[in-house]
Amino acid sequence: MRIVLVGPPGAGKGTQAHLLAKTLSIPHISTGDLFRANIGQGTPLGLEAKSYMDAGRLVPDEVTIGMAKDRMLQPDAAKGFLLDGFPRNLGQAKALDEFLAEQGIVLDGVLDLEVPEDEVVRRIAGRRLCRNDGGHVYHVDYNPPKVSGVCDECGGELYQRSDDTEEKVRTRLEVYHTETEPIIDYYVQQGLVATISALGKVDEVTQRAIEALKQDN
Ligand SMILES: Nc1ncnc2c1ncn2[C@@H]1O[C@H](COP(=O)(O)OP(=O)(O)O)[C@@H](O)[C@H]1O
Repeated sequence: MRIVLVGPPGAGKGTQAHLLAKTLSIPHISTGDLFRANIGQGTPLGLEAKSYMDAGRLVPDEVTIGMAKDRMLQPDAAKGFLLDGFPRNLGQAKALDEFLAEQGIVLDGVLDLEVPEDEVVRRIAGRRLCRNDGGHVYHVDYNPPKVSGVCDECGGELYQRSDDTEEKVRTRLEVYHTETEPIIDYYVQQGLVATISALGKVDEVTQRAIEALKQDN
């Protein structure tokens, strides 16, 4: 299966993508995680991405599209993948379509996670992430937010993403509305979109997502 996950920052894309990818046995490809890994390793790509990410802006397409394609060409993605955070504007969506056509493959569905804006700001400004799970970010602690302290799930160290402040969340939301939302219409025209509510417990949302993907196919 080849799926794209869209939704505003704070919709829970990363959490849901991780769970869905496990259920569907396909790799979870997150451009945000790939950028953060590059920043962590101090690569030139990471250095270039960092200033955009810290400002809550999109990393330029030239950098992002190449990185996403390289990842989709890895052997573990040959039978499918779940894209989280890519594509994020129309240029990327068109580049993805060209790439898929070149490879002779198609998207099976686009899952759109809906969440009200005030909930997004509340979730993100209060989110603390866990460093465990191989450097990936899976355990989120919203309430009460602790900057220090440990993850309730595994005891791992908690931290706050540098772009998770209220001011930067507002910029990211603006970027989402102007640049990313148009790709939903683009995919609606291809008959690919299933919209679900991202409110409620994590596993309730995952169940909704699985049902929506079943009906899509
Ligand atoms: N496809 C992309 N195109 C451009 N920039 C991206 C892309 N994916 C991630 N980024 C950069 O990484 C940041 C964090 O993205 P992500 O981890 O998906 O978090 P969120 O969905 O919570 O904003 C974005 O604000 C942006 O700067």
